[in-house]
Amino acid sequence: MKVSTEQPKIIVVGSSSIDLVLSTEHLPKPNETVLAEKSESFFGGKGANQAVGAARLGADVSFVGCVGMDPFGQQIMRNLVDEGVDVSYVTETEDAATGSAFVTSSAGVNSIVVVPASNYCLKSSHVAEAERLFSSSDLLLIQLEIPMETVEFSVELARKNNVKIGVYASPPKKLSESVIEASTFIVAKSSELSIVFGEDQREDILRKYANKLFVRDDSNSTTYYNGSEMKYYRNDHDSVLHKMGMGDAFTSGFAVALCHGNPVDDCVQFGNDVSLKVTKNCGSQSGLPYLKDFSGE
Ligand SMILES: OC[C@H]1O[C@H](O)[C@H](O)[C@@H]1O
Repeated sequence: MKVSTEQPKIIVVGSSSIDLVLSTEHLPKPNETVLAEKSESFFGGKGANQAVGAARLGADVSFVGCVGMDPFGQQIMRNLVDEGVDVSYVTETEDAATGSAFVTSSAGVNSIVVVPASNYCLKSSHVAEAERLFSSSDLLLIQLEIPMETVEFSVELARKNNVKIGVYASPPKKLSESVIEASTFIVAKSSELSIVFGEDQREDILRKYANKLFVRDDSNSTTYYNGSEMKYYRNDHDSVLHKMGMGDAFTSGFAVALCHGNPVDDCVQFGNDVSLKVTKNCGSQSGLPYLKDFSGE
């Protein structure tokens, strides 16, 4: 990836949470009780993961989010500050506890239950308070763990301010035509395309959103249509410890590469490289790589 002299300025509007990860021999079936080998907690949430991911890759990042007035909320704020993320527009709410995610992980496969809690208290009015960030930023990153109304408001604010927009369509919800149209790029999981776009044919959807839609699957591969052919990028992932947070890592890597003015193919390749690295360490955030980790690659 080429790195320009200008430091990218990125706003992330999204979720933050504490992830409780249980490692088990196999994932529990319905009505089954299994014993966990260990339980660990990590910082997570798709928004915070992408904010930390972009900051570690050298971007100047501001996070717009909402935490509860509890110890978890305080820990999340402190962690973001330690990671160099600006938290001036993180709201602390009395109306809900800090968001959390309960993850069962076995042999690199996981199932996740997210409790949105404070993340669903992030309203358009909070984003409106952060309007000054939009006029001075290169790119907005947004995911779908916050209310859809807030997503749509943020995208519109970014569009008005000529800020590039990257949407990670996860967890999957149907995107409105205006969000799709305004987006510079959209990242979605292959298995969730029909929910996000309301259509069934993967190839037709890819062709319709040439150079805009980047489809990921579990093998850390990314496919997109460049207007004349399908492009497919795949990284080897022989020693994957877990697969949690790969989409967030890809999205932050792609976004930073794009802000540095790289061609789309290089952005995809860099996103895949970032995504592969996050699988080598525990947690979806703690294992995110730094720019220096790519020197010499
Ligand atoms: O994308 C990974 C994230 O999804 C869930 O929201 C967890 O918080 C985890 O950190």
